[in-house]
Amino acid sequence: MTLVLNHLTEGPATAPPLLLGPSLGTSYALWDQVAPELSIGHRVIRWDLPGHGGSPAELIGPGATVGDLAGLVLALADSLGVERFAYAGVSLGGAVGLHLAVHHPERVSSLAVICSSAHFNGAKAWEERAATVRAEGLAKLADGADGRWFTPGFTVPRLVRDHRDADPGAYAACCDALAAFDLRDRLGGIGVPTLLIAGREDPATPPAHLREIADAVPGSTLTELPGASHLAPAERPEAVLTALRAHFDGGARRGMAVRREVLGDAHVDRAQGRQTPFTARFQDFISRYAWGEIWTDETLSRRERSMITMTALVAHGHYEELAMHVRAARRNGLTPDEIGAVLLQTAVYCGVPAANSAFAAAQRVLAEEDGATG
Ligand SMILES: O=C(O)CCC(=O)CC(=O)O
Repeated sequence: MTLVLNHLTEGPATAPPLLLGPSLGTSYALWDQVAPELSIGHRVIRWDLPGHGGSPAELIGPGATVGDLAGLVLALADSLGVERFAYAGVSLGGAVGLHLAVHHPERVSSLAVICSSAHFNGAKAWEERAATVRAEGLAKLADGADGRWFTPGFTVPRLVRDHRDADPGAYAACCDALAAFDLRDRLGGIGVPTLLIAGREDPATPPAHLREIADAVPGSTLTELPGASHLAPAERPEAVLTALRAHFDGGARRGMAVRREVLGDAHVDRAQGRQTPFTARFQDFISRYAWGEIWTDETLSRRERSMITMTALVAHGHYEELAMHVRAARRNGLTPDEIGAVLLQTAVYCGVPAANSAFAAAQRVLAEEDGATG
C-alpha cells in the first residue's frame, strides 16, 4: 500500500481546494482555530509532516529536501483527485509552498507564506539540531518550544505535546530539508498571487525574512501581525483568518487591495492588528462588500465616491469616520479646496451645525496631512 501524508479534510467537496501546511514539530492542529472558518468557502485539506501528528515517519529519511516534502504534498493532492489548489503554509510548510510555486506553478492557484522564509539562515544550526535530535530525542527541544514559538505567557499545550511526540528521525530529516533550502534566486519567477504574513515577534523567521520574499515576488502583499510570534495561526488566528480570506477569496482580495489604495497601508494594518475574534467577521464584511464591490465599481470615479462618502458621513454626524475619509479623499486626488467645497455644500443640505463640526474635523486632518489650511 502506498503511504500518504496524514490529513484532515473539511468543507464542501465541491468548493475550491485549499491545502494548509504545518511547521516543524507541530501537526495539523496548528490550524485548529483557522481551518473550520476557511472551510465555509473552501475544501480545506490540512496535512501532517512525516513522523508528526499521524503521518508515517517512513515517508522521509536522512538528507531529505523541501522538494521531497512538496512531492508528498502533490501525491496527497493526487490521491484526493485535486489537480490545482490554493496553498498556505507556516515556516517549513511555507517553504513547501514556495517550492511548489517555483517548481510546480501549474498546481498552485494562489499562495500564502506565513512566518517562513526563502532560506533558514544556512545549514549549520539545522545540521547541529538534527544531530542532537538523532542522538537525544526531542524531549529537551520540546521543553523550549514555548520560547521559540510564542510570545511570553502564551502557549498551546496540544502543539507542544505534538512536538514532544514527533518521531526524532523524521524531525531530524525535516531539519536536513531546512538546512538545504534556499530559493532566494528563484523568487522573481513566482507568478501566482502571493501573500506573506509575518509575526512581528517571531525570532525564528523575523519579518525581514518575509519582507525579502515580498520584495522579490512580483505583485505580492505583506502583512505584519503585532502580538504574534512564530506560530501566528495559533496565536493570532482571527488576524490570520482575515488576511487569508481576503487573499484567497477573489472579491475580498480585490477589496483589500482597493482598501489599501484608498485608506493606506498604515491604516489598514492598524485595523487588522486591532482585530479580535468578535470584530473579525465585520472587518471581513467591510473588505468584501464596501471595498470589494462598491469602491471597485468603476461607474463612478474614486474622486466622486469620496465626495459622496464625505457628504453621507456629515449627514449622519460620523465625524471620526469623516476624518478617515478626508485622508482618503486626498489619496483619491481631491484638493483641500475641493474638500472645503464639498463641506460647504453640506451646510445647505445637512445643516450648518453638522458642517461646522465637519470643517473642524477636516481642518485637523488637512493640517496634519498637508499643513494646507494655514
Ligand atoms: O521550532 C523552531 O525552532 C522553529 C523551527 C523553524 O523555524 C522551522 C519551522 O518552524 O518549520
